[in-house]
Parts: sequence; C-alpha cells; structure tokens
Amino acid sequence: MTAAIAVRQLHKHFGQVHALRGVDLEIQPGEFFGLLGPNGAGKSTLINIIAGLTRPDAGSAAVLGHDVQRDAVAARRAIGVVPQELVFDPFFEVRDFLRIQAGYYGVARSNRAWIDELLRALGLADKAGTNMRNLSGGMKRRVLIAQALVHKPRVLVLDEPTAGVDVELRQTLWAFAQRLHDEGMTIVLTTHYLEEAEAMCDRIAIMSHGTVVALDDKRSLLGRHPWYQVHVRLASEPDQLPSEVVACLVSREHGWLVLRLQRGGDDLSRVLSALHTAGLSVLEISTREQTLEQVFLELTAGHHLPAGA
Ligand SMILES: Nc1ncnc2c1ncn2[C@@H]1O[C@H](COP(=O)(O)OP(=O)(O)OP(=O)(O)O)[C@@H](O)[C@H]1O
Repeated sequence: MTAAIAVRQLHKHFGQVHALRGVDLEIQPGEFFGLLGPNGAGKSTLINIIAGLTRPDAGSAAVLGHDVQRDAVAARRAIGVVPQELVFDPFFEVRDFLRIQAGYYGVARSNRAWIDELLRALGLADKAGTNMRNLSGGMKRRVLIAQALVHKPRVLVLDEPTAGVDVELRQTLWAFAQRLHDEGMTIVLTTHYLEEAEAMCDRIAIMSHGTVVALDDKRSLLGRHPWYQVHVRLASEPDQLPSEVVACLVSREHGWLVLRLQRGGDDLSRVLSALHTAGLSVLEISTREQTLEQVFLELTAGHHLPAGA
C-alpha cells in the first residue's frame, strides 16, 4: 500500500539552526495521526516541506507516492494544509475566495456543490457573501479550513487548528474532522493540547529537537510508561507517614496522598500494609492512568510545553 505520507532522512537548516535532523516517518492512508512536540521541535518545518512550501537540505518526502519536489503538482493536489497563521486575501467575499482557490487546482466548476457543503459544515453559510476583511478571527480560521479542503485532498494536515479558538469552533472542527476521517481521509494533526491528540488520534509521533523521539499507537505510548498514580485518603491527618509511603509520595492534595507506584510491582501492597501497621486507616483509594501529557513531558524532558498548553 502506498503511504499517505512518507518522509525519509529529512534534514533542514536555517542558518546555524539544525531544525530537522534526519526525520523518518510513514503515515498510512486513513490514519488520524498526531504530530506532537514542544515549541521549536520542527513540526511546522516538517509540515512545510510535506506541503511543498519549504525545500529540504537532504532527504525526501512524498504524498501518496508523489515526491513533493519531483512530482510537486500531483503532491500538492493530494494534500490540504490548514496553516497556523491567519493569512488570507482581504478583498474577496468568502464564497468567491474559495472558488478562486479551487480554480488554482483546476476544479472551480466541478466543485461548486462541494464548496457550498464546506460552507454549511463549517458554519459559514450565512457568511458566504461577506468580505473576508470583515470576518472575526474565528470565522477567518473556518475559511482557512475550507480553503485547505476546496480541492478534496485525500490527506489533510491541521497545524495547531485550535490554538486560541472558542469552544464552539473547536466542536465544529472536531465533528467535521471526524466525519472526513470516517469517509477515509488521512488526517495529520499538530497540537499543543494533548487531550485533543489523546481523544482524536490513533497513532502519535513526538518530536523533540528536530527528531522523532517516539512513534507508536496511542495505547502503547500510554502503556509504555512504567509508573501509575494512586490517590489515597486517610481517615485522619497523620503526624508522620511511614517511610514506605514517603518514598513514593508525590504530593498531598486536599487530604489525599498522591503516590507514584511502579506498574506490575508490589508497591501498592507494601504501601497499604505500612499504613495498616502504622495504625492509619484508609478511607478511599483511587488509581489514575497516566496521561499522554506525562509521557510527552518525560520524552521531551528539558524541552517544555508552552505556558497555558
Ligand atoms: N524561516 C525560519 N528561519 C529561521 N529559523 C527558523 C525558520 N523556521 C523555523 N526556524 C527554526 O527552526 C526550528 C524549528 O521550528 P518549527 O517552527 O518547525 O518548530 P515547531 O515544532 O513547529 O514549533 P511551534 O510549536 O512553536 O510551532 C526553531 O528553532 C525555529 O526557530
């Protein structure tokens, strides 16, 4: 099967900055794929190369078998990219803007019904005759999503599509992305909102300092972590905790002890019997599976998430 996206040994420098250091990645048709990484990891550079907007220094990238440099027109037809930045031409009305975009791909006439469907699905129907410069930021973002889809690409890349957008647009976007995915479209999502990647993506790559540091399906990535958390509530606030408990204590939160225990070991029974021996009775106990955020932070240690993400 031809990969939706195949990237081999990509390198890219910007002056002294080695932004991509030999990236290899293969995304299969129909996947909902998450590309994560802290600021500056190289995600946008990788996407720009795949979209044919930036030339790599070395290596290759192909979309559905079309090399982005040697077979650029076919590669561009196969992919739609929703960029991070709100870049648009302010002089057109929304529907005309989308028709002109479709014209660049030579599909202006045949795609009129599809453009109307995009306007409806993205909540833009009543803005079709509005001039682009008079739209709110959220509405402009919707138009950029429609723009990426005017030529019905088989691969859609969403580069931080929900950064700074309101809840309504997020929901519209996720419902629409899910529908496109159900219809067979390959979707690549970059996001700083790890809960979004956890909810939407089947497979996830984590980038750090220009390389892919983890690439796995979501379940394996979450299960890979050897630790899990247990929250324990005691009947009374103790003066002193047994040393077995102190050894795995992460924090104390509103009367709960937060403990970090090793998966598959006997940590939990040792903690419980130490509490029992010390005469401390346990009122409640709950376990927390670890989140993608914890895996992410561990894999990109020293390279942090932006504030607020
Ligand atoms: N046009 C450019 N000129 C110079 N340096 C650049 C350029 N584009 C990217 N870089 C540098 O390359 C590195 C990777 O940047 P890139 O934008 O690909 O990261 P990112 O993972 O997309 O980050 P973010 O999450 O902030 O979007 C960074 O050090 C960045 O400063």
